[in-house]
Amino acid sequence: MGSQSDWTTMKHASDTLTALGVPHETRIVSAHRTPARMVEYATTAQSRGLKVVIAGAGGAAHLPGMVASMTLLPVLGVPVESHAMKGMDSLMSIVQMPGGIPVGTLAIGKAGAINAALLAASILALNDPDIEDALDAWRARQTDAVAEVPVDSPAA
Ligand SMILES: Nc1c(C(=O)O)ncn1[C@@H]1O[C@H](COP(=O)(O)O)[C@@H](O)[C@H]1O
Repeated sequence: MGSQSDWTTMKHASDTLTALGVPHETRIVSAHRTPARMVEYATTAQSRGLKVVIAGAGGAAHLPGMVASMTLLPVLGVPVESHAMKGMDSLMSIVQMPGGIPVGTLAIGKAGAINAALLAASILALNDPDIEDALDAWRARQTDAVAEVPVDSPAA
């Protein structure tokens, strides 16, 4: 993530990966504030054994695209909700990549962070039956939870 202030959003990605039993690391790396660290992180990610990168950033969110430009790993971008523009700036700056350097862009905020983790797990599950089983169980729990909510319960 681009800043420690993104953690309240990106924690949902980390928590979801933990729930699925997916080993992962969390780092603060900024294309703007720590460009050398960002280059180091992106260019060594694959050789360190990482398989997918989830990059969350807000505002002028260049981090996901810059990381994607320096690795062949799949990069999933999470637009963190900004105060000034409610995350529309983050979304537009992540989703509008030029053709040739893709970033798989998720929704703004918590839902995007959770879905980035689920999508990363789906990618890993192609070669990992344990993660596939964990995703199956996660979906089943979600289905049960929705089915059990009475229609007249107060909105969450
Ligand atoms: N968008 C980026 C990048 C980047 O794209 O490299 N680095 C930091 N930031 C964002 O700046 C916002 C405000 O950061 P601060 O709260 O630290 O001022 C955060 O949402 C962060 O992701």
